[in-house]
Amino acid sequence: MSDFREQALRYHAEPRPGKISIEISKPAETVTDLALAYSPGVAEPVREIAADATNIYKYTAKGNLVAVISNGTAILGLGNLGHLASKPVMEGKALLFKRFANLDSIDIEVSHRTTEEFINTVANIADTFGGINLEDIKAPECFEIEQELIKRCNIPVFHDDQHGTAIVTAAGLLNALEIQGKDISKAIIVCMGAGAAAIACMELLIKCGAMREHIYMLDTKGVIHTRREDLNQYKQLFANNTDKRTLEDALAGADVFVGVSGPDVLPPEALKLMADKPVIFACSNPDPEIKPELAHAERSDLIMATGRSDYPNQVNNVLCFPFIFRGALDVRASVINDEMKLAAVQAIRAIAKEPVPQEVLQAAKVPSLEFGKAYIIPKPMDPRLLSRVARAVAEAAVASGVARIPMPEAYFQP
Ligand SMILES: NC(=O)C1=CN([C@@H]2O[C@H](COP(=O)(O)OP(=O)(O)OC[C@H]3O[C@@H](n4cnc5c(N)ncnc54)[C@H](OP(=O)(O)O)[C@@H]3O)[C@@H](O)[C@H]2O)C=CC1
Ligand SMILES: CC(=O)C(=O)O
Ligand SMILES: [Mg+2]
Repeated sequence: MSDFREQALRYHAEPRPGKISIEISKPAETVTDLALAYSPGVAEPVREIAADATNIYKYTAKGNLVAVISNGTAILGLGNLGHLASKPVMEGKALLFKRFANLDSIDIEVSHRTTEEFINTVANIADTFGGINLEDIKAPECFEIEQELIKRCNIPVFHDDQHGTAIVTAAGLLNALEIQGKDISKAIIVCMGAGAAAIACMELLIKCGAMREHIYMLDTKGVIHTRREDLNQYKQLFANNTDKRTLEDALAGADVFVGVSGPDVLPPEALKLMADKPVIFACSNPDPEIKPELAHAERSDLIMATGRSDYPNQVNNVLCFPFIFRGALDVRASVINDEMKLAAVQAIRAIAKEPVPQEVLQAAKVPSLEFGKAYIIPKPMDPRLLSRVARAVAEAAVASGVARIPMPEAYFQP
């Protein structure tokens, strides 16, 4: 067994299995404590909530609680390995919610037969939570699942692989293009993958100024074009009226490659086909579409990012989901809308252009970081993500009319 594999397995197994636990938040030592916590005291908040459901936020943990829910059909780039195998990833998301945004989070892995059964399962338990983060659910089912749950739930429902990924990709790409001296409205973009992450990333890039007709999307059968008859309704939105058919055809003269597909699908020599100063986001996890060392060996003028923590430029939804939920829950937003997503993009982007605090350099184990080709996007452990992204999101929720309470006082304290 490799050292790293052994280390990763031991990390998950010891000293106790898993990565999260539940802690109690009130005294529970004496007879008086128990009389308050349980019978008879617990009857009082029960009566208050029965009389007015919004009291649930006052007397229970709901308002700070996010469910991370998966069926294991698209676990990272590892594929459909079933709901049980997705549990380490979902516990990992819960760990990140707590570590970066102090949100309590619990993972729920659902076994189901039909899409409707999954939707009903989630809809029936949704009221317990402040928000629902859907994770690693494959396309195209993920689109219907999210849309239906948004309709049926009274709390934010957010498919992280779609929108978390899209927000971070947009923030990173806008910065990378700025460094390369390119304009997104003129950029030719190749998107490898046509699933949850791909469709959402490209839709958000279009909202940020990219041109739909400049996007070449590929699935396992090659370029998605108007003469294909095997496209689902989501892929059809990206059917390009083009003669390009292969990855190499699409890469010729392209400015950007966004990989949200699978490992090692971008041959290093194909990078030569791209325009000057290209941007390569190889975001498949754990193994990117191309290894950074191979890409850098092929060309010196590119900007390279992956989804991993162990290379520079980590384009990963961890830079978004803890903070977008923090902002949404802090103003009790009913949904996470486009205004909130675009506010998150701009807030994440801006942090990368500012001097990096010493504690971030220490956590990243690097002597310095400065906005440029090897630092296009903040590090996940940057504490400014919490204060700045959550605030921008909460303000956007209030301004767009989906907040159910005003900005909390804490946001106005120095
Ligand atoms: N860095 C990050 O933050 C994130 C990265 N990702 C990564 O993106 C990838 C996709 O995730 P997600 O969208 O949720 O999964 P989905 O299952 O929804 O979509 C996968 C897509 O990738 C396509 N694909 C798979 N293999 C290839 C290949 N060899 N060539 C071309 N296309 C291929 C599939 O094609 P077809 O439609 O033909 O089956 C499908 O369109 C994963 O590797 C995941 O780790 C996802 C979310 C966040
Ligand atoms: C990062 C992530 O959510 C994924 O790769 O699926
Ligand atoms: Mg995921």
